[in-house]
Amino acid sequence: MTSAADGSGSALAAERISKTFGAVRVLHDVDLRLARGEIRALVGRNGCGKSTLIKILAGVHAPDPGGRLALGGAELALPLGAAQARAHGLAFVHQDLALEEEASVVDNLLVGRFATAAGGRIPWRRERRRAQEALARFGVDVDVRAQLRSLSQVERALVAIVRALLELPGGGGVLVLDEPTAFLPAEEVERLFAAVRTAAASGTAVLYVSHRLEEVLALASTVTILRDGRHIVTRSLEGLGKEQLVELILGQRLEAFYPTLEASAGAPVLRAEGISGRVVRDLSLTLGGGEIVGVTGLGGSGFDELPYLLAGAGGASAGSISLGEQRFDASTLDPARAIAAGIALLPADRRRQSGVPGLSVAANVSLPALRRFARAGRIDRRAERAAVGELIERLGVTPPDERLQLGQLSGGNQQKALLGKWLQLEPRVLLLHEPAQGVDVAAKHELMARFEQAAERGAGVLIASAEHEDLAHLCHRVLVLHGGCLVAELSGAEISEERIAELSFGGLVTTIEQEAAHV
Ligand SMILES: Nc1ncnc2c1ncn2[C@@H]1O[C@H](COP(=O)(O)OP(=O)(O)OP(=O)(O)O)[C@@H](O)[C@H]1O
Repeated sequence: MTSAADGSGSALAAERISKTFGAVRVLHDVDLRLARGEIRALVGRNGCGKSTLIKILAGVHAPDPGGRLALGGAELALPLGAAQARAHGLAFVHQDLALEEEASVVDNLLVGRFATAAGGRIPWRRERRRAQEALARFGVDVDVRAQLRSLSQVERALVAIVRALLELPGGGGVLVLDEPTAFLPAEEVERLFAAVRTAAASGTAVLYVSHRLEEVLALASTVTILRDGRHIVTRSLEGLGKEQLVELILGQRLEAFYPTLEASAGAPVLRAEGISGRVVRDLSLTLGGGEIVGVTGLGGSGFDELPYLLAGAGGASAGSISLGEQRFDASTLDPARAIAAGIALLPADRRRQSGVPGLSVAANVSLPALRRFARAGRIDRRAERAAVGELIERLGVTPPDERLQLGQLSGGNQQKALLGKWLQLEPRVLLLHEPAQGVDVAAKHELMARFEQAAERGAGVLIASAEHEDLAHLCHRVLVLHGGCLVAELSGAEISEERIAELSFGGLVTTIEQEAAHV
């Protein structure tokens, strides 16, 4: 890069970035330029190459030879080392936030950056003040002495963002946000965006990766679209609606964002009574065969604990769960017995709870169905691979190669494969926690059609999610929790995105009123 026109005046200028894994080229001569203070969205279908591009910037992957990179006008040699990326003003917030749960906020913010006084001592009081001021600068009202684990999800995300911003040179650098909002309800996302806007206003360029297109439209001013590893367009978002954005991402129109709800609720397949857990308190519910029930609430309301309690994976302290004639004490139910009884759970945390990234797709998907491939005491690997190959192809996993490690698939494709792992068992009860996270707009339509098909086949489907729009389109009933208790239930025509949001917040009022009545 030799002139300003080549990007020497930009916060970031990457040119002709390519990447080949094995024999497959997944990025083709991609250019990316960001101006100071610009908020750019990077979007595209699952597997289009967004994470690969970001990992090249983060120094995780070496690109193919031939590309160029400049940061703040300084040309850097590729491949970049991770320390170099940081030293030149690139900071990253990934979906898992990478925070230390057992440490305080100040430790999380300043670890590795503590000032030392004479004798190598850390001047704690001054450092705490420094951390508190940094949070305040970005409008974050959290006590720096608090333990991280006591913070809400949005507060954690805010701490991760402020920590990244502290790595940047004052009023400069590039902040890369890789789906940091995956688990946040829309209302809480706004707090996070306010901090990002403050950073951009002081000159930091922001690259924001997300499949949540409403958020892209709300936060970013410009967008770069990748398709099949190629740069398709970079343009202003002004005047662009969601439908047009989707058309640019897919290269064609998407006729419908959601499948039509054909299944109808039949006799109960699951009855839960008096379930209590860490947050959930004395909750009872019934799930009909063919019924899709949504469970939602604000962060900390306990809605996201429920699927785990029902699957014997969440440490229930009380309650019972019945499936037909079978009755289980919730506190002694374990995942193996739950699976044997026909309960399948797809957890939200793909890397830690749902799949094993270092094992093949075949091993991950066949795990709960291994018995099917047992021949004379051994696993028939060929039959296993053939069955998984056929299944993932049917589910639209790309590439449909069961020999790849799960972690080599893009995030959205991992999610499709892991859903297949449970659908093949034809469960009576399908429990899902944030099933559409990290899934692109077209794949989400396909996934939701699979839930709908499972319900049509007679399964009871429970979806715990903060995505109110998805619940509104997909569910026969929506339950709203607050403070661990069921505070509202919507069904049929009563269900709308607005009503769900209202009740999620209104639950707060209802519970306070209930508690006041008890005093
Ligand atoms: N370590 C790896 N080895 C082999 N192939 C890989 C590896 N990492 C990524 N890929 C492949 O590169 C392509 C791009 O994946 P990438 O993760 O960059 O997509 P993405 O746009 O971030 O997708 P998503 O939205 O699903 O996260 C995919 O086909 C993926 O399978």
